Amino acid sequence: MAAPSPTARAEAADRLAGLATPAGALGRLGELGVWLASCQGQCPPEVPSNVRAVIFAGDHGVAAHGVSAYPAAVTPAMVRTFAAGRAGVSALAAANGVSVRVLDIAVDDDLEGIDPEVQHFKVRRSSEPLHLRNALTLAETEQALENGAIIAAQEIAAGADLLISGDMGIGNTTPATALIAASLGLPAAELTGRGTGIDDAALVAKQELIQVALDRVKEADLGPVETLAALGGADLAASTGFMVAAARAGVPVLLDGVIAVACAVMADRIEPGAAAWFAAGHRSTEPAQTLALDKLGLVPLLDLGMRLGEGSGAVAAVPVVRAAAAVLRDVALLSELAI
Ligand SMILES: Cc1cc2ncn([C@H]3O[C@H](COP(=O)(O)O)[C@@H](O)[C@H]3O)c2cc1C
Ligand SMILES: O=C(O)c1cccnc1
Repeated sequence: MAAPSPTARAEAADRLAGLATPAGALGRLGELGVWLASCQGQCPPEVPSNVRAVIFAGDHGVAAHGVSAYPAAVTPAMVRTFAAGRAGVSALAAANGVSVRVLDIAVDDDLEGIDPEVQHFKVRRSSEPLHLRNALTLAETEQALENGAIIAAQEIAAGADLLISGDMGIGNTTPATALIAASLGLPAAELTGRGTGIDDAALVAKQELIQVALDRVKEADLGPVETLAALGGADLAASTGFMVAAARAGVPVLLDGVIAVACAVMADRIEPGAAAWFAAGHRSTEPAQTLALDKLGLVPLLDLGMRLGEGSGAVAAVPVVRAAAAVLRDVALLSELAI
């Protein structure tokens, strides 16, 4: 897989160093502009004008085992809310000129009456409880990965210059944490967070459940696709396939919270080097997200204390990405000044 352009990166780093600002004064905004230039293969970079978010919705068998503060029935209700443009991410996206598309990958409901396009990529109803058995078969995992790749190709064909993967699925912080724990070789106790806001007792039970899932497969020495089958879910596999395909096509991805970052870790395991095409939008309150971002070498642009998912943290960071491009493009060079 091709890396972002080293030539454009070098040119952008030179331009940044030559801007009419004190050296380093643009801080991480400058670095972000350099990254964008390398992804676009041009300096200065263009300001992203066709930012597209896809929400991968799916239920998880673990939701019936006390890991979430909310019932699984919220998932289909929220899918309808995205379709109506009334979710948290919908408002952020409207404010920032980002398109949102919701897709039912594994919702445990037939969503009667919904636009058939929403269900075109459905793999199954819910994924299995990962502490008891594999979340998916390998065939389902491959199908979900392939669906994600097709979805990315559609968004890119529609002109996407920056992609965002959002999530919706009660219980999904559990498989996301399990995927990160398995990939980083860390125990559940170091990674597990409160998700939608579970209390202390439920947090301990969630941690134990994730550890049971990790122990269930620990002897198997699983590759990334097998890990997604064992500990992930169809929605997470589709999001992973989406990110792999974006990286392969050379389209940058802005990451959200623990679910998107878990998928980014899996994408980088499937396609080593994929993470060079990813930037982190927002720091989640979930410990697993911070540990996974450290592993990927990414530092979030925003830290607003959000813990929503839906792609919200990435969508909220879009103005920062646009600003980074504008600064590198529009600021005069020190050499142009009459000093
Ligand atoms: C109304 C509502 C809207 C949401 N939007 C995103 N999530 C987020 O919270 C859930 C993950 O947390 P946990 O693992 O604790 O269930 C997912 O549905 C995720 O998308 C929501 C959750 C709720 C309740
Ligand atoms: O980090 C996240 O993305 C997150 C946290 C809590 C609930 N849903 C998502």
